[in-house]
Amino acid sequence: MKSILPANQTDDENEESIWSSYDSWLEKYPSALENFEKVMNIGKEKKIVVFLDYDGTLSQIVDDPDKAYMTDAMRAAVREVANYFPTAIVSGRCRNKVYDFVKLKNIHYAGSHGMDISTPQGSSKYQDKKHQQKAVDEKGNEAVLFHPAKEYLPTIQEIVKILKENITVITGSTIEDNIFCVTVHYRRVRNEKDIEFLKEIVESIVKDYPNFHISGGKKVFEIRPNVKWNKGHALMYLLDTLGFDNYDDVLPMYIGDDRTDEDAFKVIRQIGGGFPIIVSSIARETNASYSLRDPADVMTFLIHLAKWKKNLMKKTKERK
Ligand SMILES: O=P(O)(O)OC[C@H]1O[C@H](O[C@H]2O[C@H](CO)[C@@H](O)[C@H](O)[C@H]2O)[C@H](O)[C@@H](O)[C@@H]1O
Repeated sequence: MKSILPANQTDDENEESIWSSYDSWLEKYPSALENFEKVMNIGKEKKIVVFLDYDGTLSQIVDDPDKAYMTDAMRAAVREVANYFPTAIVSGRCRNKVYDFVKLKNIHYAGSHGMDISTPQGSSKYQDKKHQQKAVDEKGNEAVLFHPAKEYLPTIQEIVKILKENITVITGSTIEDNIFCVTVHYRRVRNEKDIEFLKEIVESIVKDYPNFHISGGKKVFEIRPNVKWNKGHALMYLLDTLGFDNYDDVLPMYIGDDRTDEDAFKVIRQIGGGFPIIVSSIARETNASYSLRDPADVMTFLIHLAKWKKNLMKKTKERK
C-alpha cells in the first residue's frame, strides 16, 4: 500500500507554511475579488466554464459532515452563475449527496473526486463503453454516467464494511461511504494519540488491498482505488462532454479549497488561459493563480461574476 501521508503531517489544516504572512502570500496569489475587473477583462472574448468544489468552497467546514449545508444565499448565487455560464460541481463526496445539499437542476455534478460524473451526453474522446452508461440522473434527466473505477465497487463496499467494524474503538471517528471512495473522518476525535491509532488501523486494513491507496485532506483519510483519474481528469471530461474542447476559445474557472482541487488547478495551467482559484484563509503552497479567503468571498465573487456577464450581454445587445 502506498500512503501519501508524510509522517509529520496528517492533515491540510496543520500544513507548515513557508510564507511569512498571508499578505506576502497574496502577492503571489492575488485576491480574485480585489482583482475582479482585471481578471474578467481576459474573460470577455472567451467562453467561461465554471467549476466549483463543494466542502470548504460553497459550504463552511463543520464538525459533522452530514450537516455541511450551503446557505440559501450561496445557492441563489450558484444558480445565478449557472444561468449565465455552464457550471459543474466537482466534489469528493458521492454525487447524490452533493446534489442533496445543492439541489440545483441547472448545473452538472461530478462526485467521488470525479470518479462519478453525470453529463447529458457521453464523450467522443473517452470511448470506453465499459465505464459509460445511460441512466436517469439525480435530477431525473436522461444522462450518461461515467464511472472510471466501476470495477472496484465490490471491493470498496468490502473495505467500508471492515472499516466500520474496526474504527468503533476510536470515539468521534466516522466513515463516509462516497461510493467510489471512502472517507474516514477524524475532526471529532479529540485526542492526538487516537488520531495516530486511527491512522494505524486504516493503514493496516488498506495494506491488504494493493489496488487502493490512502490520501489525506482536511481531517480525513481517504481510501481511493489506484485509477489514474482525479479532479483534473474530471475537468477535462466535463469540458469535452459539454462541448468545450476547443481550448483556444474556452476559459475554465475552478474554485476549490482542498488538496484534491490542486489536480484541477494543474490541468487549467496546462491548458493555459484559465482561472484556478484557491479558497484559503492561510498561506499555503498551491497551483492556483488567484485566491479567495473563504466561502463568503466565494459567494461575493459568484454574485459579481453573474452581474458582470449580465451587464456584458446588455451592452452587446445595445450596440447591435
Ligand atoms: O471535494 P470536496 O467537495 O471539498 O469534498 C472533500 C471532502 O469534504 C467533506 O469533508 C470535509 O468537510 C466536512 C464538512 O465540513 C468536514 O467535517 C471534514 O473534516 C472535511 O474534510 C466530505 O465529508 C468528504 O467526504 C469529502 O471527501
